[in-house]
Amino acid sequence: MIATESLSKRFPRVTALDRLSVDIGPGVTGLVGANGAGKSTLIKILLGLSPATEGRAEVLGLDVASEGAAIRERVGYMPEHDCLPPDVSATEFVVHMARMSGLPPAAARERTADTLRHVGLYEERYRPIGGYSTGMKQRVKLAQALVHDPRLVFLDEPTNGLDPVGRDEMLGLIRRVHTDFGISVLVTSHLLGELERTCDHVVVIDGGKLLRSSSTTDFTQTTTTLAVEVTDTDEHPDGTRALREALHARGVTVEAGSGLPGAGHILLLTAQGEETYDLVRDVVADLGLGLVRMEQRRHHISEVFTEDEQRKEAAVHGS
Ligand SMILES: Nc1ncnc2c1ncn2[C@@H]1O[C@H](COP(=O)(O)OP(=O)(O)OP(=O)(O)O)[C@@H](O)[C@H]1O
Repeated sequence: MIATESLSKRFPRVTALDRLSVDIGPGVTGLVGANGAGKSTLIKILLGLSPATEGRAEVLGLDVASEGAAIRERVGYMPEHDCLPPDVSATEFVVHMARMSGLPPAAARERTADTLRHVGLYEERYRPIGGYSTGMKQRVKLAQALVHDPRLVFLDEPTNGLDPVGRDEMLGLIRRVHTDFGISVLVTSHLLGELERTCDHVVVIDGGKLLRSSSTTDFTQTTTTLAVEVTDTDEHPDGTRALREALHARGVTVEAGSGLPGAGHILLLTAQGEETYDLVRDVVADLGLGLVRMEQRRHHISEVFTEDEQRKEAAVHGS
């Protein structure tokens, strides 16, 4: 869907993109980075609205430097900042945008009604936008990006300014843009956590450079660490300790657990494939304990990001 090769954008005092090479396939992709990381700059280059200083990029196989108009016909764009006229209704505005994209009047009206219904704005569609809440305005911006039935949409910080409920609703809506209509999505955010639930793929940029590009499941890949929690019994008033000792006797290394400073009632151990599961289950049964849970520990994207940040900090401070 999108490919960039050594893409750079230099402003007189700042390098917004620095030799960025990335490939983005179909589905929902999150573009994550702190404020000023270069997300909006990349989107503007990909839409052919702003020329790159160096390098090249293609969107849907079209060259951003020479085929910007063709790209904008096929790609929807939801800008970051409020850009809506206050005096017109959502219907008037979205019909206007549909007409600008080349739809004939009847089709524009029909698509507008469908799209506004999809984003949950049907009831309020004839009221002037000036009286809308932030969440409603974000939905109008999303509707105008979708109205011409693009193959791909760029959504720049669509959850900005929303409360937690509004964020969740918007993220659900974004997911459905792909599942219901098959439209691929590139969505930017400075909040990593929200993209973990919404995106198939995550691209992290920082200071205009690519930090990481991988599928969300790779980011959150399960480790081989097993977390086990058991109940206590009369025979074993500290069930966790009993389990730890019994596992230790069978050669299983327990990394943390009851009896260790700072550890709770969870045992963490390294799984060596299926056998470890079976062994833990058998040992728990032999001891007569109740198994509360046994699960693989997962990494969250934020942990990965924090590790990257920490490495960067360490490099900056030379430690
Ligand atoms: N037209 C411009 N002239 C000069 N500098 C610019 C211009 N546009 C962006 N920049 C700078 O380029 C860098 C990247 O900006 P960009 O807007 O792409 O970041 P971003 O990741 O989208 O962050 P935000 O979410 O805060 O917009 C920033 O340092 C910004 O100040």
